[in-house]
Formats: sequence, C-alpha cells, structure tokens
Amino acid sequence: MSTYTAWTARDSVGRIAVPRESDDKYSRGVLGVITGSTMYPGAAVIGVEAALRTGVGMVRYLGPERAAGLVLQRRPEAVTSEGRVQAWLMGSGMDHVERESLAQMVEALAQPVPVVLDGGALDLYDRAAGPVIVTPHFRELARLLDANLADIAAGPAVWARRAADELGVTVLLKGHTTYVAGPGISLSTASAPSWLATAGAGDALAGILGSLVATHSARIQDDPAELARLAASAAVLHGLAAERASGGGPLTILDLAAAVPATIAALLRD
Ligand SMILES: NC(=O)C1=CN([C@@H]2O[C@H](COP(=O)(O)OP(=O)(O)OC[C@H]3O[C@@H](n4cnc5c(N)ncnc54)[C@H](OP(=O)(O)O)[C@@H]3O)[C@@H](O)[C@H]2O)[C@@H](O)CC1
Ligand SMILES: Nc1ncnc2c1ncn2[C@@H]1O[C@H](COP(=O)(O)OP(=O)(O)O)[C@@H](O)[C@H]1O
Repeated sequence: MSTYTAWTARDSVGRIAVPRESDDKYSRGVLGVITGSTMYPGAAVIGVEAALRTGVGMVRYLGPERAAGLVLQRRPEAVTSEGRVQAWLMGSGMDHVERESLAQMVEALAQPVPVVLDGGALDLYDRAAGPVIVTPHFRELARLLDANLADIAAGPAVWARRAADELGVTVLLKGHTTYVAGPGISLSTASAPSWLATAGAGDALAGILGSLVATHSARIQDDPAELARLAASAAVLHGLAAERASGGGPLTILDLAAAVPATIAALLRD
C-alpha cells in the first residue's frame, strides 16, 4: 500500500531559490541540457525555455546541432559550450532506440551531480553517478519496467512507488495527478487543468524541474528525499503556470513557459 502526501503550492515556495545580493550566475546553479534530436528539435527549445523562465544561473545546451541552432534562435541566453554544471537534464524529444546524443549523455552521467532523465533517456538511470529522477508517462513507465500499460493506468500511485523501489531512483509519474516517489517519501499533486494534455507539456515540466534541481544541487546531495520535494514543486509550478496560461481555455506550451515567472512571483508574494 502506498500512502501519498498531497504537496501544495505553499510547500513549493520553499523550493524556489531566490537569488541573494552575493549571487552570480554560477552560484545560482548551471543546468546542463542534452535534449531534442534532429527529428524532434522542438522539445529542446521548450525545455530550455521553461528552464530559463524558472530561474537558473545558466543553461548549457549540448544537444544535436539542428536543435542547438533553434534553441539559440529562441534563447540566445543559452550557452552551447561544455563546462561545469550543477545538474543535468536529458532525454526529452529523443527516440529511446536511435539516440544521436548517447555518447554525450554517457559522459555527462559519469559526473556525480543530480540528473533528470526524461523521454528517450529514462533507461540510462543505472549509468548515473549522481542522484537520479526519472519522469515517465504511463507508456514510458510500462516500457521501463516491462509492465502492462493497463495495470499502470489502473494504479499509478502503486506503480510509481514500485518503480522507485525497484530501480532505486526517484520517480515522477505524469498524468492528471502527478505521483512522486523517492527514498522514504511519496508525494502527489493535481494542480493542472486538463487543457495541459497537449504535446510538449512534458518537455516543459522537465525544464522546470531541471531548473529547480540545478539551483538546489547541494541540498539534494545532503538529503536524497529533497529530489522528490523538488519534483513535486516542479509539478505544482507547471500546473499553476498552465492554469494561468489557460485562463479556462486552451493553452500552448510556450504560453505556459511565459507564465512561469509571474506564477513564481505570486507564490513568493502570497
Ligand atoms: N515539440 C516536440 O519536439 C515534441 C516531441 N515529442 C516527441 O515526439 C516523439 C514521438 O511522439 P509520438 O506520440 O508521435 O510517438 P509514437 O511513438 O508515434 O506514439 C507513441 C504512442 O502513442 C500512440 N499514438 C500516437 N498517435 C496517436 C493518435 N493519434 N491516437 C491514439 N494514439 C496515438 C501510439 O499508439 P499506436 O498508434 O501504436 O496505437 C504509440 O503507442 C517522442 O519521442 C516525443 O518525445 C513530444 O515530446 C511532443 C513534443
Ligand atoms: N489530463 C491531464 N490533466 C492535467 N495534466 C495533464 C493531463 N494529461 C497530461 N498532463 C500533464 O501534461 C504533461 C504531459 O507530459 P508528456 O506525456 O511527457 O507529454 P509530451 O511528451 O508531449 O511532452 C505531464 O506533465 C502531465 O502531468
């Protein structure tokens, strides 16, 4: 039996790193990003956009050339040179079989920093030297565990917990309700409108989470359960930004990303 604690907007406020006077771009945290592919470059653009909108010192984007060009066109703030990072985000918009960035991902995974594994990089969890969070939807979790999709859809809370225990990582299982299971911790949140069921929504969540992880890298090393709290906070932010972008109607994912700064400002104010 898995008992989940509801994670709220109020709980999430403490997971937003507000810069101090003494901060610079490096001390705030640098997120390394290896996402997108020649086939799906849009996922890279969305993830980087969402990460920057969430507030991080720098994004280093190291994905395929076509995606890098589009990322830079949209976000010239992104840096495409290698260098030190406080966390990695990888896999969104990547085919899990034909991974053109596999060598870069394996090299990055050898670094002992926290890593967010999404989409086509989920199964690389056992190659990571640092703390890992995986962010599957139902179908991806079924593939990862070699389980039945219908069983997962019928009991996502139980399956998120089971996946965390079996794989030895923190799991964020996506859906109308998001379930997060980590070491000794199970959290759930359902702050998102169903308008969020649109392509690219998961890529934005991964970017928001990457940003929160990069700005709390040291805290995660000290307390492994912190990764779950950050993940639940990312899902809350994602849901509230979706609500703001939607206003009761349809939304696009870049509108969601654009709504993240005001969502954070409102959370910090209230
Ligand atoms: N902006 C970007 O760059 C974005 C890029 N993205 C990336 O795109 C890639 C390919 O995504 P995709 O959904 O096309 O994957 P695909 O393996 O064909 O199908 C997976 C399953 O879905 C089902 N299914 C599909 N269509 C269906 C339908 N009309 N109606 C009902 N079912 C349908 C289909 O079921 P089947 O047809 O087999 O019954 C299959 O089992 C992926 O790598 C993702 O990361 C996303 O992150 C979004 C934003
Ligand atoms: N019906 C829904 N209500 C609320 N949120 C949803 C709903 N369906 C999907 N979502 C959210 O949208 C996102 C979809 O992620 P994902 O399936 O990875 O999409 P994509 O691959 O298109 O980016 C997740 O954050 C999920 O929680």
